[in-house]
Amino acid sequence: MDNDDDFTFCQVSSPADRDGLQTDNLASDVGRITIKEDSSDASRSSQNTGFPWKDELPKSSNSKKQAAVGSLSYSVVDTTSSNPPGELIAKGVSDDAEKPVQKLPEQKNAMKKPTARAKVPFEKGYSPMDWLKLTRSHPDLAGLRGQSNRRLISMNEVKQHQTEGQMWTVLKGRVYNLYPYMKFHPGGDDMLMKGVGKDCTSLFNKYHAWVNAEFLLEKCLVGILDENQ
Ligand code: HEM
Repeated sequence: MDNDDDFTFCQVSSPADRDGLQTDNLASDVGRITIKEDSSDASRSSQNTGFPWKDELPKSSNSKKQAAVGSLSYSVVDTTSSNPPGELIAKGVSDDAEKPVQKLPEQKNAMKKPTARAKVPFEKGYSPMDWLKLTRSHPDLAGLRGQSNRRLISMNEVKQHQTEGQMWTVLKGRVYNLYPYMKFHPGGDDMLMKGVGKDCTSLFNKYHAWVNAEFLLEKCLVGILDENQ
């Protein structure tokens, strides 16, 4: 199968590289937090619902929090002076403890609304699973009638195949007959029609560069584009 070498890569940076995070600093700041077990305060736990931070302290006390899990009640005390809450984390990521931490431009854009996807509901019998079944059972989806699918095909010949049964396109240097796939295309047949008779690689990449077309259209391969003509 063509997709045997289809891998996804991701870059994993070393912990020290990530957002300039200074793990040593963090460790020293965390070291200044103390968790004290306070069994004399256990009566508090019976009043809450078992959700530790539901038991809010008065607003004035922002460096000490108390909570209870089961029979254990505990206090978390921030001993790093009278800084406002959140300062502890900010210190950990900043190289210079004096400077306030500023938001990076990428962080501001992180909440951008995603563009709406234009997926079309499948007609009964045209799901991706149905397409898979068809590609496994149909003897000649490409319409080759015994011809080789390694043949070199000119762009001119591609343009001539825009009729029912033969709707050719070029995708990444290969020529496919899109006709059998039309009703199975999740973006709709009207969208797929935009690629017929031409090289649809840039349109394809614009909408879904991640789609494995070599696998999906394996049985629709008609030939290889002849770049010299
Ligand atoms: C030529 C072979 C093509 C194949 C094999 C193919 C395949 C697919 C597949 C598998 C999906 C579903 C993607 C997903 O679930 O994430 C999809 C969606 C879609 N396709 Fe295609 N496509 C092709 C060409 C095109 C072309 C030429 C266009 C535009 C002119 C197009 C427009 C779309 C759109 C708008 C969607 C729905 C939006 C989305 O899923 O994000 N496709 N296509």
